[in-house]
Amino acid sequence: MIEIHELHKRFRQTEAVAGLSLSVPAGQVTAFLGPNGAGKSTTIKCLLNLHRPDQGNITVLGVDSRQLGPAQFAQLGYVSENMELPLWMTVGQFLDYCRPLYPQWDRDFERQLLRQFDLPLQTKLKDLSRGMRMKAALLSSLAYRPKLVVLDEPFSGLDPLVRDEFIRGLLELTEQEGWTVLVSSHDIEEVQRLADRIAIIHRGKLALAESRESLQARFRAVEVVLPEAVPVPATLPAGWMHAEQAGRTLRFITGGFQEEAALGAVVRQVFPGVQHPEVRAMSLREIFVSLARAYRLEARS
Ligand SMILES: Nc1ncnc2c1ncn2[C@@H]1O[C@H](COP(=O)(O)OP(=O)(O)OP(=O)(O)O)[C@@H](O)[C@H]1O
Repeated sequence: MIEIHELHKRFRQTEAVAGLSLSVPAGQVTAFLGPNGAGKSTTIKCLLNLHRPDQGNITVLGVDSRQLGPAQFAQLGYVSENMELPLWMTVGQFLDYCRPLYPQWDRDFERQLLRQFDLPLQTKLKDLSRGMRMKAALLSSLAYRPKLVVLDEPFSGLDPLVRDEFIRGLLELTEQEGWTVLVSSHDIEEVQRLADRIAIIHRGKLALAESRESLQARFRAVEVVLPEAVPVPATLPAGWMHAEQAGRTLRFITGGFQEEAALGAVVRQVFPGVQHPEVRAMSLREIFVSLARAYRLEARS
């Protein structure tokens, strides 16, 4: 659905995107994660032709992003946290305004979304809470049943309850409609329930892109109790991250886990005499934090 190849975008001194390549497959929800300033919004704006790339190519719905026209925008829903809405309009007026812009606008689906989002038709957008306004924006971008939905930090500023409702609504809809969704965030907790795939951007480059399942399958937190006489070698196996020793206990994270027996064999090779290491699965948030730490350490070295 989206193919980004070697994208570069610079704003004066700032290299916002520095050679990013990413595929967003059809029918899946891809979470686009990265710390503040990593280049998520810039990438999204480039793919929607709101920014012109300095270098690289992007294909969206089979078309070069620089050639996107009404036919593609009619199949594309975009909601961003900074979206400007006509605040003087009521929800009803806003929908009346949007409807004619999209030939395939679905009135029944609009009504379903209105009920689902519990939006008051008579209230002016300026009098809605931030969360309700985001829901109105989302409704206006979904009611024409786009094939591709791009959400740029849609949850920021929403309180936990509204965020939860919003995510639940979106989850139901993406399952029901089989949409392709790209959703950016700097917090994995916000998107982990939604995402089939995780893509992480760091300093304008893609650091990782894979299915949520495979990411969670290959990461483990490991704890080893060392026998008294066994020293900790100066260098540990390459895949062991963030090794920390407290007394005789050594903790580390591995991103290359396959099975406990194989990991146990490597641990015993490094630390002869060690019994079974304690191996624990990690939450996506823990994985994200340990990766972010690793990227930061890498950038410093
Ligand atoms: N229009 C602009 N003019 C100048 N610098 C910009 C502009 N847009 C983005 N930048 C800079 O480019 C870098 C990447 O910004 P971007 O908004 O893409 O990051 P982000 O990952 O979306 O961050 P956040 O999570 O904080 O929204 C930042 O250093 C930002 O200050």
